[in-house]
Amino acid sequence: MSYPRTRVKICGLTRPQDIMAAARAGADAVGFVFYPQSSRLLGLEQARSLRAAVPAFVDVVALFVNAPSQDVQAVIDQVRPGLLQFHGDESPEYCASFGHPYMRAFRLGAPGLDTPPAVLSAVRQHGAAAAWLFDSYSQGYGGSGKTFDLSLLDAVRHAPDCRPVVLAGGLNAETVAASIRELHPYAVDVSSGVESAPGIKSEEKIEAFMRAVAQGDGARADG
Ligand SMILES: O=C(O)c1ccccc1NCC(=O)[C@H](O)[C@H](O)COP(=O)(O)O
Repeated sequence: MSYPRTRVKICGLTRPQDIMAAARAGADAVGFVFYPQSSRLLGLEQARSLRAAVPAFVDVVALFVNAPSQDVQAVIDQVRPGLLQFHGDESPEYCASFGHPYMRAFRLGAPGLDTPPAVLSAVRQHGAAAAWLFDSYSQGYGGSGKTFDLSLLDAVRHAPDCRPVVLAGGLNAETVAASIRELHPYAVDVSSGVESAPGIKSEEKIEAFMRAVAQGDGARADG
């Protein structure tokens, strides 16, 4: 399936000025990280305040790694994200238990996610997800700035029951256009590649990334 343009999620925001920079540049969604070990972690009050800075028509994605259900529910109730993102080893039952739209992330290259058939088998358990996000495998679960071998998606991308594919992992303004041309994803997701420091986004890097996404889409339209 081809899409008219590649949607963009910018993840790991911690400052209102970075939310406005992402919105001005045309990002479709901003990610709030609630993983305690992340350098981009938001507390509930900080997240509520940031949520208020998000303009209309920009979605908020709340990101968790194997979190207690009550922590997820508290964020749903108090931050009001449009989408949840589960980035650990969460079961389909756990992900669906909140009755809230969610993305399930798969960290490719991890044990059990290191061949195309294994990846296809894993994602098929999450047919209820609003999208499948594919990231690189890192000890810190995500936000690593590392890429993965796109050929690991060879079985998924041709599956008739494929959910929208979100490409993540080490993307930046220099690499994203080629990745779009190669994979034609539904969306791309970036964190490190638009930062000047962990959790501190660079307006210049955000703008360069969005221009590169448009270049990738332009090349895609040209076939
Ligand atoms: O961003 C984090 O700190 C993080 C920590 C733990 C799990 C996931 C995390 N981020 C998830 C994302 O969706 C990132 O945007 C994705 O991993 C890509 O990050 P990057 O390679 O830095 O662009």
